[in-house]
Amino acid sequence: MADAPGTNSMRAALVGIDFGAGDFSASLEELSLLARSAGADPITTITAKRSSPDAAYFIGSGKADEIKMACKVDGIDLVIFNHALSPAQQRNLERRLEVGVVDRTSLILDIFAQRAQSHEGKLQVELAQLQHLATRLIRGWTHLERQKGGIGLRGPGETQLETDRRLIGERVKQLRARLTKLRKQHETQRRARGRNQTFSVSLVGYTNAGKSTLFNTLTKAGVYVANQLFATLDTTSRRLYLGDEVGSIVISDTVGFVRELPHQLVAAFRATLEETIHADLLLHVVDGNSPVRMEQIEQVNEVLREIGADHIPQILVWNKIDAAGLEPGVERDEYDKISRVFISAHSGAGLDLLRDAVVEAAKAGPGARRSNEVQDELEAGFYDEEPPVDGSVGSPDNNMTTTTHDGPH
Ligand SMILES: Nc1nc2c(ncn2[C@@H]2O[C@H](COP(=O)(O)OP(=O)(O)OP(=O)(O)O)[C@@H](O)[C@H]2O)c(=O)[nH]1
Ligand SMILES: [Mg+2]
Repeated sequence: MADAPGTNSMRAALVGIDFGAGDFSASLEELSLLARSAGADPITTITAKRSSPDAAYFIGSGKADEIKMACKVDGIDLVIFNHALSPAQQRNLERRLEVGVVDRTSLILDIFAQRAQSHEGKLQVELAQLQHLATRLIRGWTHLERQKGGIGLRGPGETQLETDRRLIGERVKQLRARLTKLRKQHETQRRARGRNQTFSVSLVGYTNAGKSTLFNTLTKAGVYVANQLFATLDTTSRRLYLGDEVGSIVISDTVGFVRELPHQLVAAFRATLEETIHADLLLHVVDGNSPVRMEQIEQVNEVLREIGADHIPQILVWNKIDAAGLEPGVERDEYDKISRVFISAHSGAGLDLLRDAVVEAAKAGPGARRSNEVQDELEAGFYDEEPPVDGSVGSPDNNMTTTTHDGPH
């Protein structure tokens, strides 16, 4: 695993309450992966069954004492709850347990803060963090002084502790204005692309499904791949040449989806997913080797509904067939349209089928380009002069413009 927690990472205890809904153990496993992705080391897991959360502590006071004991025995720095805690619950727990307590939302925000790369991504994370912080500020922060910092307090958290809500409000306003400006720039770029009628494809899917691996194999772009959650936080786009019939398309890698994505983040990352909303085709990448893949597919489709992208044609890309012991292949629906392609982004098995599937969809789609036009433009160097398609014009992180010609020239 890339950057696995080292000996200096925080020692964490995971706490999950089973309310009898969903796949409890899968959700705890995911929390463990989230904790590792944030740089913590999950040492122990404490679970309980309840019918509803306790108002003061979320868990019962007996359970709280059990956790406190476990923290002492295992030298725990941080307790991570697999739930959303109210500010009061978090504060009560920190007082009682005498260690830092974060909930699922703070953990995800922290990972996003560590990973955001582009100017826009960073602004969006800061906005989400401030909004989360604002809900907690009313009660004061003094109880946190004992906490060792780090997870849940990174980014604006540390410096904003003493500031009041008015300052936060001003910063939020500023961030919103900057983001609006960036969004307008993106809109302009998209319209330029729309005029070109370039067929655009977005890779979407649950975090860790293999989107970036697939993106890299298809475009040879060198995007960060890791067995972590949210390895990718910014949308990256490339041109991809798909042969004479279809010509060039634009393909985008996107942030991974996750269940119970904090609603601040759904809102904040809408712009990051804007590529997705405007795509002509979604390649929905699935970890075909995950025991909870069906649930993950549902979660992804739910987020797609939330961002208004559920009307876009979608092909399921059943990835990791090498690990799942499956063969490459294609499935079609009752109208003979391709519904699912079985591939391995690692071994490359089935990638030819996937390319054919995209070509078929592009030919059927309204935005499909005629090959002779694209070829002429390619030869005239047209694409080299285009603004970057990853939307980072004017940002200091604008270093990602390439044109990928994988086909015959
Ligand atoms: N066995 C196997 N592993 C794969 C395959 N494709 C990707 N992986 C692994 O799955 C893990 C996640 O891959 P990524 O490409 O980072 O996944 P992602 O969907 O981009 O994840 P996020 O950016 O976090 O949303 C990595 O450890 C990859 O090496 C595959 O075809 N077979
Ligand atoms: Mg990725």
